[in-house]
Amino acid sequence: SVAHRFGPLIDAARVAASASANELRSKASQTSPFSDGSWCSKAALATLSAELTALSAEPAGWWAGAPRALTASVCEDERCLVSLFAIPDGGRVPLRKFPTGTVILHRALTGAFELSRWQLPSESGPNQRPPVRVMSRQCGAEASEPLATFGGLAQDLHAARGGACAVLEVALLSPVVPTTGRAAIDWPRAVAPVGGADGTGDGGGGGEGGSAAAEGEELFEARSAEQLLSTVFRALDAPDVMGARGAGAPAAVGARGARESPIDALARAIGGLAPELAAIDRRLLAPRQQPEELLDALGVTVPKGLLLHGPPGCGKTLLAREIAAALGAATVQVVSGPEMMSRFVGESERWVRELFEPAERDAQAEADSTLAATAAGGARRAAAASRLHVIVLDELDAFSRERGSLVGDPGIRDSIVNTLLAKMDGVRSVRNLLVIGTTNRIELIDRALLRAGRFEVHVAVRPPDAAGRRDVLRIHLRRMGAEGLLAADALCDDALADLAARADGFTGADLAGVVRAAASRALERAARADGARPVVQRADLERACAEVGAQTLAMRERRALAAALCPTHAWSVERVGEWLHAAGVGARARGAFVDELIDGRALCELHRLDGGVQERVLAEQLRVETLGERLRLRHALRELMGAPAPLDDAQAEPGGGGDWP
Ligand SMILES: Nc1ncnc2c1ncn2[C@@H]1O[C@H](COP(=O)(O)OP(=O)(O)OP(=O)(O)O)[C@@H](O)[C@H]1O
Repeated sequence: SVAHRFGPLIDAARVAASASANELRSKASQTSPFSDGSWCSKAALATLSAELTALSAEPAGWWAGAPRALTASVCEDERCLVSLFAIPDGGRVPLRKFPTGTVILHRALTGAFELSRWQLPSESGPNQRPPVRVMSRQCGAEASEPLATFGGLAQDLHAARGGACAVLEVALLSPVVPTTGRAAIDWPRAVAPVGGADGTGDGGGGGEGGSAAAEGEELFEARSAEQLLSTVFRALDAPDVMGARGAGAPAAVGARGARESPIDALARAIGGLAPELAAIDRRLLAPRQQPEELLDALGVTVPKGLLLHGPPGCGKTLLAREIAAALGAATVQVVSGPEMMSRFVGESERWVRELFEPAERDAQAEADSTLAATAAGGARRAAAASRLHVIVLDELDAFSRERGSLVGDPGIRDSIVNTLLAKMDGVRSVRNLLVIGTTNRIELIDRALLRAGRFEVHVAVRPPDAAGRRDVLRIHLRRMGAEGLLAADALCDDALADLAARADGFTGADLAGVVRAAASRALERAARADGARPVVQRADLERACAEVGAQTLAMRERRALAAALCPTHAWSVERVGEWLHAAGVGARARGAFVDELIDGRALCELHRLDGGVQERVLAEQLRVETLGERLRLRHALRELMGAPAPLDDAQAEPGGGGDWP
C-alpha cells in the first residue's frame, strides 16, 4: 500500500524530528547548520535521502494511487512546525491559507514543485481569477535557498509533471503576533509583508495588496535563508513580542518553552553581577514581557531610564549593550559623553534630539494606527506597535552635571540636560524607549535626571568577588574552549577558582585582559613551533594574571598617590585621557601627560596655578596651537580641575598673554 511504501520515509522523518526545539533555536543563531537549507540534522537527512533515493527508483505509478499528498511532521516546536510533503506526479496539496505573519519556507528534497498564491479564494477551492503569483523550485543547487512566502494569501502546491514525485520540506514559522508584534520583526525596509501594510490579516484585500505583496516577496526571496531564519527567531525571542503575544496572540505561539530568557542571555555574557542582573530583570526586563493591558490594570509603566554607575572596567557599557540585545531592540544608539561635549555649541542639543527621533517616530505611528483602528470601530489593537529603541549614554557625567554647578560654563551642559529632560519626558509611548546612562560619578549627575520617571532605576556595578571573577573568566575563555584552543586543565573548576583567587581586586576588564595576555603567549609559542595550533595552557593564564596584576597594582597605587596628593580631584586617570582625547590632543602628548598625572606631579603643578596659567601651561605641554584646539582644551581643563578656567580671553592670560593665536 501507499502508506506502507511511505513508511520508511516517515520513519526517517521521525529520526529527523529528533532535532530538539532547543537545537533548532541554537541553529538559528548560527549560520552553518542552515547552509544546506535544511532543518533536519545532517545524520537524519542522510538517512532520509537514502530512503528517498530508494523510493524514487521505484516505478512512479504507485504515487498516482495516493489520494492526496502524504505528510509527516519532522519537528514541532511551539513556534515552528516542519513537515515533509510527498506530492504525487502532477498532484497538488489542497489550497491552504495561513494567518498573516506566518512565514512559510519550502525546500525541494526531490523533484520539482510549483507554488501558486491566490487572492480571495472561495472556501471550496481556488477562485476563477489567475493566481497572484506562481513560483517554482526544484531539487538541486537552487534548492539550497528555500522559497519563502508569508501567510495571508491562500496558496497551493503542485508537483511538476514528469514522472517523479516531489518531496518537500515545509517549515511553518508561527505568526509573530498578528497585530502588534509584526512591527517587532526587523523586516528589510522595502518589504511589505503579504497581507498589506495594515497588518489586518485579511489576506491582502484587493488587487493593489496583491502587487505589493508580490513585490515584497521578490525582495524577501532575495535574502538568504540563514538571514531570514535568524531574523525571525530574533523577533520571536524579543520579549516585547512575547509581551504582545500575551496580549492576545494565537495559542500556537506559546510564551513558555525552552527559549532563552533575556536574563539568561545577560548572565551568559556578563559575569559576577547576579544580584544586579536580578534587579534589572525585575525592574526592566520582566515587566516588558507582560501584556500591556496588565500593566495598565496595575496602573504602572515600565521605567524608561536606567543608570549604571561604578568604577571603570566593571562592565557598565557591556551590560548596557547586552540589555539592548536581550530586549531585541530595533535600534541601539551608543553615544559617549565626552564626544558629545566636543561638539560645537548647539550641535550637542541637536544630537540629543536626533537620538530620540526613531522612538518618537514609532510612538507617533502607533498613536496614528490606534486612532485609525478606533475610528474604524474595531477593538483591534494598534497595527504598528512601537518597537523598542535603546539609547546608551556612556559617561553621562560628561554633560549631565548638576545645572549651574560649573561657574563660567557657557551653558552647553545646562542646555543638553534640559534637552535630555524634555526628551525623556516627551516620548509618548513608554514601552518603546529605554535610555541607559553609565557613569563613574553618580554624585555629579543632575538630580533632575535621577528622579523617578527619568533615570529611575540605579544599579551599582562593582568589581566582581571571587565567584564572580571565576564567572567572568569562564565567559572570556568560552570561545577558545569551544574551539579546542584551551588546554583541558585550564578550564576545570579548580583551575578557574585558583585563577580567580590570584586575580583579587581585578575588574571584568582586567580579567578580559588576562585572557588576551594568555592568548598572546600561546600565539607566540605557536609561531615559534611553525604553524602549531595556539593552545592556551593553564600556565599561560597564571603568568598573564601576574602580569596584569602587576600593572593594575602599579596603576592603582599611583592613582591612590595622585588622589592623596590632591584629595579634591580624585577623578579617574583614564577619564583624563579621554577628556584630552575629546579635546583633540594627540595620543603621544596625551600619553605623556597622563603618565605624569598618574605620578601626581602634573596635577599638583597644575593645581597650584590659577585658571589662565593652567590653561597656558597645559597648552604648551600638549602643543596645542590652533584656536579651536585651545577652546576644546579649555573645556577639558574645566572638567579636569573641577573649577572652571575663566571664560574671557583677557582673564585667561593673567600674565597679559596676548600670544595665543
Ligand atoms: N562583568 C563582566 N563580565 C564579563 N566581561 C566584563 C565584565 N566587566 C567588564 N568586562 C570586560 O571588560 C570590557 C570593558 O568593560 P566596560 O567598558 O563595559 O566597563 P565600564 O564599566 O563601562 O568601564 P568605564 O566606566 O571605564 O567605561 C568589556 O567589554 C568586557 O570584555
